[in-house]
Amino acid sequence: MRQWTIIRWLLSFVKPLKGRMILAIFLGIISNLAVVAISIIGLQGVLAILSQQPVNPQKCLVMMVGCGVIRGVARYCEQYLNHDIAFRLLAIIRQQIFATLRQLGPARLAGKKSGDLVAAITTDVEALEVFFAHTVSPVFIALGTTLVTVGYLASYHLGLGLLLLLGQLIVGVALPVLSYRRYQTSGPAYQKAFIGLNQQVMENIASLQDIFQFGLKEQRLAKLKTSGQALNQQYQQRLAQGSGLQIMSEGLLIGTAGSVFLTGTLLQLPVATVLVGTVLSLSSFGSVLALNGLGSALVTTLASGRRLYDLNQEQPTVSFADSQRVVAELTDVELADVSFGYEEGQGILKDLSLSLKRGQWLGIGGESGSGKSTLVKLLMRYWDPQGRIAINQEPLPTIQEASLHQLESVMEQSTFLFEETIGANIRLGRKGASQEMVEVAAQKAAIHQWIMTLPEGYETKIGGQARSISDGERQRIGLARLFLHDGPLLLLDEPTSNLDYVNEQAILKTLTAEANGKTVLVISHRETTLALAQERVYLKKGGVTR
Ligand SMILES: Nc1ncnc2c1ncn2[C@@H]1O[C@H](COP(=O)(O)OP(=O)(O)OP(=O)(O)O)[C@@H](O)[C@H]1O
Repeated sequence: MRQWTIIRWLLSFVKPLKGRMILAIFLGIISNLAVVAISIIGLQGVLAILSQQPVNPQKCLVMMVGCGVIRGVARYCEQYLNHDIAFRLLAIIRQQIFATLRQLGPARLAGKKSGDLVAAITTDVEALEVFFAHTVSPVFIALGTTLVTVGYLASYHLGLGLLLLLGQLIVGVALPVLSYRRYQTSGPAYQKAFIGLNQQVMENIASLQDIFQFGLKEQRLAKLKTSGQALNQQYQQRLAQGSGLQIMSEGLLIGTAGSVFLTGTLLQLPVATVLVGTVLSLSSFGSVLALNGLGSALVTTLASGRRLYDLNQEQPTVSFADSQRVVAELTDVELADVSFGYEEGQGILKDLSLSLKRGQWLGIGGESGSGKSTLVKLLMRYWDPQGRIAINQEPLPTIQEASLHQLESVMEQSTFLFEETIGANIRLGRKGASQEMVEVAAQKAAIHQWIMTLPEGYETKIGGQARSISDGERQRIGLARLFLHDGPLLLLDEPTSNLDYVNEQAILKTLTAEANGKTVLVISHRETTLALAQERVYLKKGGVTR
């Protein structure tokens, strides 16, 4: 039943492109019928000659060539339309996935199954191309073509028509269902072996330095070989299944044509009827043979569809729908008896109470894994904990999303850089900031001088595939972004962890100067950074020490 839910969900995307899809199906049927028509016209010509009726061979030839041309044009247009539909649908689905992600918020990306998410957005969406371009319309094209060809033969003789229908049903329905069942067991094993090998390759590339340093070459090669062999074995099995299916389908085609011929002969039907039935059987299987690979394709596609469907069904951890309060000025932040765990009974934070007045610095230190970064995420409202977090006495869940983003300038442990210029990356802190504002922010973050040494200065591309930069430079770009954003509440999660002593001091100096009047919550393992705070709190697993 679950498969049908997923198929229905996938088909719901087709609605806006219904017109194109119907046209593609119509053209597909025309293109298949044109092939059948070529042999039927030829046969009718031969029959006319044999029965010494007047026949115009040129006319026959022109009609056959005409059908060939129709076949070519219709097939081209059908393929074009189907792929056009498929790629438009993929774009629509991608938009839907991003809309879902937007709703789920960053909590989803910070969650445990964020790896699945990347697969869902990239490979799973791509995998649906098979469903939209090579599954939906071919099924209807086969249905339409079968109805016309069987109907045509039934107009000569009902029994022969039903024989042809039986052959086409076995090839177009029974075999794909059978192969779908088989691939349901072998498909996931193949997929697992395929992903396993890919992961090995990626891991080997990423760990090249360790492989050389620790002399792991032989060990890694042996592992790679085992994974390669596992995939090869699965591939061979898949190939054998595919070839077996192909042979069965072709055999059924010939079997159907033979049965039609024999039945017609045994029933002493007119020669024309027997020959039309036989030729039709031989030439009309194209559309159902095209459904040959449906079983295996559906297993992979439905697995991808299932992951995307599940993602689409996920509910956000928090909702801002009823959050209407706008907080412009910050007076205080308060946490009262806050307890939180990512899973039931986990207890990362327990009964934590803190208070921060305007302009105050609060330093948070403590052992690794004690929940320091979690605290920042709770202040950003990724999750709603037990207890109360309030800004200006307004409980966090009542504050408007945009207002919260405006209030809080956040710098997490790693700054994400978009594949953009340095200027554009800093400008993310404030839309429409002038070049001068960007440069002032960069100066405050002690990165301006370094940027000016680059040949293209602020126009230098960084992030993604572009120029790579050091962790310290990345962190300082993050700080420049933060200074530009200029929110009254600074949430700094390890702002100096990637900096050397000199740069740490430079940044701390500007932070102190810039944070004049701002309320700051700073997390750090470094006492030199925490020393700036008027009050310090040290978290330990399951508790607090001051
Ligand atoms: N999204 C998540 N899902 C489940 N557990 C998580 C998640 N994020 C963090 N954790 C776990 O929660 C605990 C607290 O993590 P957190 O990052 O808040 O610690 P931290 O004090 O900031 O550590 P560090 O000083 O090493 O950065 C850790 O045990 C961590 O593994």
